[in-house]
Amino acid sequence: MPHFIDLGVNVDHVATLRQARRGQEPDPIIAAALAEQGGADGITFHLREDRRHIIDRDVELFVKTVQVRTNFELACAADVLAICCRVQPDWALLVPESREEVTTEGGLDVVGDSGRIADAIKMLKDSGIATSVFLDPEPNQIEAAAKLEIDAVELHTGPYALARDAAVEHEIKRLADTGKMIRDAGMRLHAGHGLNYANVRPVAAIEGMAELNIGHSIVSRSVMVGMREAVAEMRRLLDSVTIACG
Ligand SMILES: CC(=O)[C@@H](O)[C@H](O)COP(=O)(O)O
Ligand SMILES: NCC(=O)COP(=O)(O)O
Repeated sequence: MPHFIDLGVNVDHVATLRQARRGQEPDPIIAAALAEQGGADGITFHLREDRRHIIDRDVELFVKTVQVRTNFELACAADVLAICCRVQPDWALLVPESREEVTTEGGLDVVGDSGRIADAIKMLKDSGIATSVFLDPEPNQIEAAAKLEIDAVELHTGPYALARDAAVEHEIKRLADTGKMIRDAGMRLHAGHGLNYANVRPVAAIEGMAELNIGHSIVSRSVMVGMREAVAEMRRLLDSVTIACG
């Protein structure tokens, strides 16, 4: 029986549109419910330190209203960690963060910052939350993550999404090779960042890919066709890959 890839829908950029006027619409809570109706297996949201899109009120409501898995993205920052442990999402994904960045620019440096990351992981695990870290497809980072006793690694697909011509195959091989390391270490293989309707298939076809977290491209498509349909289109795409791969 082929494993159908879990689709995590990141609704951050519904909140970006709301925050453009500091108002109440569009509401990411409603977007999450529509994403579920479209076939999302999880809802992902990133409570950044600068609250540029998702705000504290949103995370309080996501955990009370989302019927599928909740995936709380956060930096290793004390205040956001405390909020995450209090609201109790199903999953927490640790990501690097800087105020100057337009979006996430790279993976966590587990090799260079293992102490702070391990402390954050312990806090989250002690709260009963499944843990994951966002990493570049670098073998040394995967090896370091395997020592953290976490549940998953989410591979950063940004370099793949930006690659052109011969570089595309190179980036897919990086993802496939480090993906095997992640699975061999007994962790779930996740991936995300910059994935869209045109580039997602080769990543979905990577052996053992358990979950893809996709946000900006789905939210962009939802502006034209609605959230439920935008998610359903991505769902159909992923399922077609699973069926083709058998
Ligand atoms: C880690 C990642 O790639 C995204 O999940 C993250 O949320 C991107 O940050 P923005 O949503 O602020 O673009
Ligand atoms: N962790 C990746 C994610 O949640 C969505 O990233 P993007 O599709 O908005 O680039």
